[in-house]
Amino acid sequence: MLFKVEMTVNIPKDMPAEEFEAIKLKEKNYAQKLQEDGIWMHLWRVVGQYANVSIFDVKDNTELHDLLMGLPLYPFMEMSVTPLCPHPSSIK
Ligand SMILES: O=C(O)CC1=CCC(=O)O1
Repeated sequence: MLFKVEMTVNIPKDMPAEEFEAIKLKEKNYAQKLQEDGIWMHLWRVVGQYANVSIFDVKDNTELHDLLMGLPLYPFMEMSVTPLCPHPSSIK
């Protein structure tokens, strides 16, 4: 099942820089493993925002839910999830 997920990151202004760098590194490792596994299919930066648009290919809603809840930056994110299905005019 394909989902579009929009994530906006809101880091508290008082978070120490070292803590922020450590969470970002964990997030990167987590995201890159899922990309290598073919689950996190697209990861795009939204220009001018600390936000991304991503496409996930998962077995079901529960897999996506668990995966999103596991994001190290999850406590600092606003998230919007949209299920996708094939467009009838798509040639792919
Ligand atoms: O920077 C972001 O948009 C949040 C994020 C998702 C995966 C990652 O590595 O950073």
